[in-house]
Amino acid sequence: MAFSRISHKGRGEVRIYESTHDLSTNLAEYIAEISEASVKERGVFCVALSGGSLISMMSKLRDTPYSRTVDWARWHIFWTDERLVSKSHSDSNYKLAKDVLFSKIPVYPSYIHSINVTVSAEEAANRYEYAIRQLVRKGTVGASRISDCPKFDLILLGMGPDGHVASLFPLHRALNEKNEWVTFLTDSPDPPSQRITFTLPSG
Ligand SMILES: O=C(O)[C@H](O)[C@@H](O)[C@H](O)[C@H](O)COP(=O)(O)O
Repeated sequence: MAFSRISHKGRGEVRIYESTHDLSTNLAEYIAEISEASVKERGVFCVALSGGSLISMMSKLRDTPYSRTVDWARWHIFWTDERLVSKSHSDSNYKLAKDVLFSKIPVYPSYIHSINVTVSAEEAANRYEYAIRQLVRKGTVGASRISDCPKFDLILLGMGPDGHVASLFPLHRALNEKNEWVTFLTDSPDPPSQRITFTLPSG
């Protein structure tokens, strides 16, 4: 499968695939490899998802060999960002991942760490950060060695046409948040306006 690889002096690499088919095939393989390595090293795999087309690109994980070989019972699923809409709304990142993936694979319901969307955006962000802090304390989610930030085994992010990742939009005040791990927006440039999002790492 042809792809171009661009390395960045030990800071990771960019892989460019010729088709979405090639990209999704390689994405499934990549996720399965990281899941296996994380389970071997830490006993769990903590993955944070966003929204957009990325989630449907993960659909190959439902098929063989992954349906049989991935240790789904060790997966903890998080969201980098969520829109404050009901969990059955078409804008919900939770619904997107549920429909495409975790309604079809045997993950533990209690390991699906979704956002409470029945409270204000600020409260939802506070509660999500609190939940993650508990899981860092228990050692389920790893912690950075240079700061107290959580260190997920894998964070999967799409990028919007304006360059936004998660719900971190260019020039938005959420980009300057240095203390909170999770913050909220009530004025997202893209609808829906109310969202919560992971912040940028401080360390
Ligand atoms: O909440 C959002 O603003 C979007 O879901 C965002 O997080 C998404 O990842 C990008 O917009 C890329 O989306 P596409 O992959 O569909 O282009």
